[in-house]
Amino acid sequence: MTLSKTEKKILEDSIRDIQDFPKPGIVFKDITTLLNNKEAYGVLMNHLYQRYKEYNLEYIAGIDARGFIFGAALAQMLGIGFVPIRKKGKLPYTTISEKYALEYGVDEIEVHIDAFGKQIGARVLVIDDLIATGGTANAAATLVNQTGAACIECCFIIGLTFLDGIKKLQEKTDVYSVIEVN
Ligand SMILES: O=P(O)(O)OC[C@H]1O[C@H](OP(=O)(O)OP(=O)(O)O)[C@H](O)[C@@H]1O
Ligand SMILES: Nc1ncnc2[nH]cnc12
Repeated sequence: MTLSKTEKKILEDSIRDIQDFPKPGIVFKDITTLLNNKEAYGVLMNHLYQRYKEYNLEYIAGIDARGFIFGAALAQMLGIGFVPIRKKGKLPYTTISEKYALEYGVDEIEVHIDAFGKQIGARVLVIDDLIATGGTANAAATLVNQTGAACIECCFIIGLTFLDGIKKLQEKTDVYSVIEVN
């Protein structure tokens, strides 16, 4: 299920570039202008649903914070569970955690140890708004696999290709970006 040229343009036009945020030299991809555009948000969610409806997924794991917006909506459309992968210190039950570096700093994410149920190898899609260095998604895929579940693919709305994050992540799992930006 590929995006038509018109759909791709609707999505690309809906994402705003903010120069020097949150630090000088970073061109920040602002997806709030995609979310408040019902046509673009609709095109995106329909595309994701069409792609993943045949994957036999059991959970969507969304990365804090913007991965929650797309992940929770997609899980509901697919009729499966949603699992939040959160920044350190936010989850109340027992967690496992992973540190990582990103384009503008270092951070740590965690997941509940029992988030994907008891069954070994539960099929999980990891989703986030954007991949830059790939540090965050790499840590998320590691966490999913450490719980005993299986990260089937990492999905991003925007893939920044100039940082090689996609290439590195592909050594670990399948990767899909709806839009690629140089
Ligand atoms: O590929 P990477 O270099 O790891 O960068 C990508 C991550 O950076 C952004 O989140 P951020 O850490 O800024 O957190 P936020 O969603 O809380 O703003 C983005 O939403 C991804 O999660
Ligand atoms: N350039 C960027 N825009 C938005 N989110 C990001 N996360 C890491 N790099 C980013």
